[in-house]
Parts: sequence; structure tokens; C-alpha cells
Amino acid sequence: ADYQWPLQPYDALEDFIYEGARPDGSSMGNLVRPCKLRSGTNTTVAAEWVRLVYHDTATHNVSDGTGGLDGSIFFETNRDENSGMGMNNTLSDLSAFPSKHISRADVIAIAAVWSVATCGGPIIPLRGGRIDANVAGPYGVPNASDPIESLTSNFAKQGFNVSEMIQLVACGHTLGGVRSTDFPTVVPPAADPTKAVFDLFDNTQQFDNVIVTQYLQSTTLDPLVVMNQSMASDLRVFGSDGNVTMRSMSTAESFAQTCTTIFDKMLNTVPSTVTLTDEINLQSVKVSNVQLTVADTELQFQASVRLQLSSNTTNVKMYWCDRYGPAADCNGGLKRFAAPGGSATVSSPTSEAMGVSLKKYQFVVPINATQSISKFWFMIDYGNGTIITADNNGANYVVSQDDVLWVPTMSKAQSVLTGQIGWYIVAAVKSTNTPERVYIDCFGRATSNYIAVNATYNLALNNSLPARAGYNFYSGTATDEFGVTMQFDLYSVAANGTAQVDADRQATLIGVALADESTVNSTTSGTLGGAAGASSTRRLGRAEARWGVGAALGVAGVWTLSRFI
Ligand code: HEM
Repeated sequence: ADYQWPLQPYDALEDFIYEGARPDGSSMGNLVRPCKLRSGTNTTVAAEWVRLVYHDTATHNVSDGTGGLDGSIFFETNRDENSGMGMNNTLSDLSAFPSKHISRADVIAIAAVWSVATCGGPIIPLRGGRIDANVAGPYGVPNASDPIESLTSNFAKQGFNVSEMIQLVACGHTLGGVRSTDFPTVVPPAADPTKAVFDLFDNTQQFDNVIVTQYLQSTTLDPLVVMNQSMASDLRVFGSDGNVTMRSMSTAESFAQTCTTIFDKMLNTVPSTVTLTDEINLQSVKVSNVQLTVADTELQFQASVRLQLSSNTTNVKMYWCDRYGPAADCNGGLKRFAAPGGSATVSSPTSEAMGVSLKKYQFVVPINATQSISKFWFMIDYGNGTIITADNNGANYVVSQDDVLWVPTMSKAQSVLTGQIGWYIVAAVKSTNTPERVYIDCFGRATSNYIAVNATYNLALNNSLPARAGYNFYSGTATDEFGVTMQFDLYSVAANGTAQVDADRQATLIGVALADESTVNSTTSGTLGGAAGASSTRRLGRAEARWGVGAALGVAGVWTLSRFI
């Protein structure tokens, strides 16, 4: 309830966890759901992802606080202890999603939460803020041939006592199984040894208690119990406390509860130098992709708002105040407003499992450059009697400046222009300003060597791009390999040192189609909206959170025309 936009890394994490996709709509969630089989195998993508998460965590040393879920696994897959096709499959699945505010290690944690959720398991709470290691960490993943004493002391080193060890292994091994190509001494190879034989740990692909019940009933198929006894680590682990822990987690409910707690602990097993964020909870109103820019002969303002629908007759309008002129800051009560130009259903494995219905509305409106825009807010009619003003807890959504603006429509991936790596970036700077320096501070994490890159580049006045709407254009190229999720802060610095910034711009949005521009209306009626100075009416209750599952499988990026107005 205390959330206020903008807030990083919360904003980026919340969008990703509940929408399942990058801001450009490229979906990581769709790689894993609905509890998808990995093509050419008899295991799930979820199983491969969860194994990788544990192998990253397993190098934690609780006594010196080193290792843990830090993304070092990206540099460790050539190790015997991380053998298996599933590891490399997972790296390639996850590699295009880390971004400035979502570390590789956070992406790995999110992968675990989605994997469990999409295979019918519980919703594991999630925190962000993990810090990436840029080199391989220590060895230390347990081996199926280890005696129980070494397994126990290995888990103790990671911070898990005997019953936690049993819980963690049982919750992990409810997914997936063992393949002959990876562990031929456990699962005998087929006649053609290049064809993998898969022996699942239990006979469901779901994240369920069958791994426990079949073990307790001695009907288990778990290859790490029933096959090669020198490799029977699950047998040794599960029985290591006389089956007390396994019995305690044998019902569907106790299994789900136990796994929630122990996976939460696994995901929070991070180097002691890392401070995690609070849990990232779903916001009922979430603003994103805000951009004031120059389009044709006017300014153009873009913003998206994601709502948790209560009915399919939800109606939302964006309101805003001028920045300059007689109605500046809604002086005289003059507000402008528009209907969305399009909307798209969004969902992730987590929001789908929660049964919430999320819709993102995009607003694209022309802004008279002499009036500009100072702040905006939304009026939402949920169609069930609840009408609210979403005004960022009374603070409104503030457009902090209009001196320097990114122009995504004129910017390009360098590969499009010259075949070279990097990004060609165009900025609009108000013609009345004579900045001493215009530059971009770029950050990329989805790089081919997985190592984050941070660098600044100057932009120069570009006279081949004629001034428009009172703005001159500056351009320059970020020439390092930043990857697709490159983000940058765009600065304009005056001679006296004053800097204006268009912060957190996202290169992935270049070339992404926008909704149509909406018609702008204005009104002096109504007192709603903190911008008019009136106290705001807010009823952001739980009431709107109860709509059914709906067909929450849409892909973001396709803006369908909304039907109202
Ligand atoms: C005593 C500790 C452990 C040992 C010795 C062990 C061993 C193994 C082995 C040999 C495989 C087969 C991999 C392959 O064929 O590619 C496997 C798969 C798997 N492990 Fe573990 N594991 C242990 C603990 C864990 C834990 C704690 C988790 C997660 C919390 C986990 C999650 C998984 C998953 C999900 C798979 C299936 C992967 C797939 O189907 O592709 N394991 N494990």
C-alpha cells in the first residue's frame, strides 16, 4: 500500500514477475508454461530451471557468508557437478532477460518461482536485489555417490540442517528426473546411446507430493532410490532421519507448505554482503513505459497502466495537467484526458497461478509543446461499482522535466544501421537550452559473456535532423555490446552544471509498435485527482482482486483497440 511510483528495482521486478515478459513483450514466462515439456525430452523446462537454481545456491558457505544464489552458475556449467543438457538449455532460456534492475541471479530466482507455480505448486514469495558474481564460484554441489555424512555436512555448509536437506531434495525432485546421457551409471543408456532415456523421479510432471507418498509406500520410481545403490542419494537423504521429515510432508497441503518455506530459504541463500528487497507483491495499479518524446510536429506522451480487472467492463482514462500557460498544473481546474489507444492482456506463471486477470492499457497522446505536461493520473471504473482515482497515493505521476527527451522512433539498433554492435540514440533537447554536454549513461546485462557493461557516450547536435516542436536533436552511438536489455539515463548538462535527466530509458522499446494516438479532451469539471488540489478518493481495496482466471494467456506487445468511448 505504501508503494509509490517510480521505485527501482521494485518497478522492474514487479512488472517482470507478474507480466512474465520484458517491457517489449518478449516473454520468459511463456518458455516454461504451462508446465511445458522440454522439446525432445521427457522432462519439463521447469525441472531444468529448478535444478539450475539449486546448483547456483549450493555453493553457499554459511560460515563465511560467500556464494549462494549469485548467478555464478553461468560460469560453472563445464563442471562435472553441473553436467547435463538441462543446464545449458536453461542458460540460453534465461540469458536475454537480466536487465539493469533485474540481476541474472534475480532472473534465476524468478525462474524457480515460475517453475513451481506453472507446474501446480505453491506460490513462493520472491525478493529481489541479488548481486551477480562475474566469475565462477567454489565447487560444492552434492554428488549422488556421496555417503550420507558428506551429503549432510555439505547441506550444513549451505545452511540447511538434516530435515531442511530432506525437504529441499524432496521438493526439488518432485520435478523432472535423471537422463541416461547425463548419468549413465544411474539410468542405463538405450541401444543407441545418443538417445536419452528419461527416468522421472515420480510419475507426474507436476510439483506435487507424489515424490513423497510413493517413497513412503515403497512404490517409488525415483532412480536415485531404486537404481544403482552406490548412486542412491535420494534413498540416503530421505531416510536419514528415519522418515520423520518425509512423513511430515506427505499430504498435498503439508508438501506445498513445506516447499514454500524451504524454497523461500533457498532463494534467499545469498552472499552475506547482499541485502534483499522486501517481498515483491502484485500492485493493483501499475504504471510503466512512461515517455515524453517528440513526434512529428508536436510532443507525444506515452504511458501504460496495468490494472487488476474485476470485470470485463473496466473503463480507464488518463488525466493530466499542462506544464506551462494559463492552465499550468491544472490551474482553474483545467484537466486534459484521453481514453487508451489500446490494451493487452498480460500474465506470468505467477499471476496465472494466482488467478488474477491483468490488463495493460496504453495511452499515446499528442501534447501541445507550448503547454507540455506536468503530471498525470488515472480514473478507473472497475465496472462493479468501484470507481477510483489512481493518483500515486495522492502524489500523482510526475513528469519531472521536458528539457531532454529520448526519441525512440529515431533511435536504432546499430546492427540495423551498420551491422555493428551497439545502439544509435537520438535525443531531443529544448531549442532554448544550450547544453554544454548531452550524454547517455548506458548499462547492459544481457551480454554474450554475461558480464554487465556500464559506459557513457556523448551525443552531438545533429543538424541533419531539423528542429521540431521547439526541440533540437542530438545523436550518438553506444558502441559497446550491451545486449538487448540495454538501459540508459539521458543527460543534458547546462554550463552552470545543472543536469536534466530522462532516466531509465529502455533500448528494448525501440521498434515496438505503440497503440494509436488518442483524441485529447479537456474539462474543468470534477474534483477528483490530486492534481486539482482536491483530496483524492481512493478505494484500492481487495474487492477488485477477485475476478476469475480468465484467458490470461495473452502476449504483451499486441495492442488491441479498446472498445469503450
Ligand atoms: C543430495 C543432493 C542432490 C543430488 C545428489 C542430486 C542429484 C541429481 C541428479 C543426478 C539429477 C539428474 C540430472 C540429469 O540427469 O540431468 C538430478 C536432477 C534434478 N535435481 Fe537434483 N540432486 C540433489 C539435490 C537437489 C535439490 C536440492 C534440488 C532442488 C531444490 C534438485 C533439483 C533437481 C531437479 C529439478 C532435477 C531434474 C532435472 C531435469 O529433469 O532436467 N536436486 N538431481
